[in-house]
Amino acid sequence: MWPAPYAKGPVDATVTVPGSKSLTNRFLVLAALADGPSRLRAPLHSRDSALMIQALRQLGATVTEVPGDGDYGPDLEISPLDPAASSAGTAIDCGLAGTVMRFVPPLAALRNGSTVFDGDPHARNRPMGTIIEALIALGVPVAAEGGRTPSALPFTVEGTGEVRGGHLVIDASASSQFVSALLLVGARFTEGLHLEHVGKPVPSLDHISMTVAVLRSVGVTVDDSVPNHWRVSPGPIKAFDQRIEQDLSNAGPFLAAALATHGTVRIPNWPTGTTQVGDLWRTILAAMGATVTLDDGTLTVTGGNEIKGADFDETSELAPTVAALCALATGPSRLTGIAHLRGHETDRLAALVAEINRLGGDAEETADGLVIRPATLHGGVVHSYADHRMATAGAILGLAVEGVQVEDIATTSKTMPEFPEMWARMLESAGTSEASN
Ligand SMILES: O=C(O)C1=C[C@@H](OP(=O)(O)O)[C@@H](O)[C@H](O)C1
Ligand SMILES: C=C(OP(=O)(O)O)C(=O)O
Repeated sequence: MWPAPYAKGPVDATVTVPGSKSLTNRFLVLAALADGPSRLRAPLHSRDSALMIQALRQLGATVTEVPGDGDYGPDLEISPLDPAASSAGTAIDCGLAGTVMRFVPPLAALRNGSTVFDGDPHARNRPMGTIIEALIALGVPVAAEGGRTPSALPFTVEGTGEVRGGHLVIDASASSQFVSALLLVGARFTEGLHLEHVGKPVPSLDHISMTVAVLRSVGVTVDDSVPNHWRVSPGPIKAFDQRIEQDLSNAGPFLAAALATHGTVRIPNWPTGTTQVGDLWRTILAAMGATVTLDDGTLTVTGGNEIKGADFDETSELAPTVAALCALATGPSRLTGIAHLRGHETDRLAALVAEINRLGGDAEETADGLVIRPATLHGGVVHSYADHRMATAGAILGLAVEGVQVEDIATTSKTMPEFPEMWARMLESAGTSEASN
């Protein structure tokens, strides 16, 4: 149990955040497939990036830590794997990392040898069928125990050393990561890849834009001009030297603290022209009554006298942080376009409703999101369900509600192991008291 600090006054803090999970793990995959050694500057060091690094090492890449200039750990040098080299079978732990369980199986398909994939207990509930069916359609055997075709972890990919590629139709309505996973390796398929999505809309489209941008930055030709079609030309992935932007989604809880305490939080080095979904904080927080400015690369958010309720569509991985603020708002809010959050680290819609209501809140699930109405909250335990963003949502609620305790704050190590210390440092300006029961 972590006694969430209750803010006695407004925060006034400047915060820098560790590197982006989504960018770090994309560039790690590309470095493993590149035509020479690459370098990642200021990458994320967390459970999800460690799992990705370990997976790439097991597939034959070399990843070495070298001194860097980031605030949060060393840089990384990566020598690519040799797909043609035949190697012994290996078993990869995906933890609870969507980027590892979706991005690495197509990479294992390119290698000569068999690779077993498994993860945390809850990882076995996360949607995986689309990536499994895609690999089978590409001619790569994927099997579960007893030879049956799996629809989830665990399973074994029998890599053949090369994949022909070509036209592939998938249903990516459960996760954008199915699209990103196949695009990331598509240039290394003999005929490239023409990926087509058929089904309900693909969620988290910003993350696909990020994948396309990242691929183009390493010399891969991607045509995404037709909705639901992506064409990746076959060709080399250029080795690179890349600085990783800070994680704007993980900036969210700190920026939310400005609203929850009616204070000010500044984040320097806010990237310009980013593909990170977290850039949406600028509009989301303004809609909730904050004053938001971006001057000389520093984002400054100052909370108003009240948090305004508002309606938001497609907030993707930002939704738990948004929901925590909505629970503190003076008017009703509606979050739509996030049905697929039921397949995230936990069923986030159910978890948010249960935990907000446990504190006396008024939240309700809809078919594709949440309705959250104003209520007077009281202290209590916020369960985290092994979900880093549920834990940080609990921390946000605890700023404004005395007596909140968050169960398993250490689960923030998925993408931000430094969270408890960073939170305490941010709050030094505000004065705090801790929940005692
Ligand atoms: O590709 C990525 O890095 C991610 C894509 C999104 O997944 P979904 O499309 O499953 O929401 C996002 O929620 C996740 O946190 C990271
Ligand atoms: C959905 C998330 O993670 P993952 O990359 O494991 O899908 C998330 O970080 O909010």
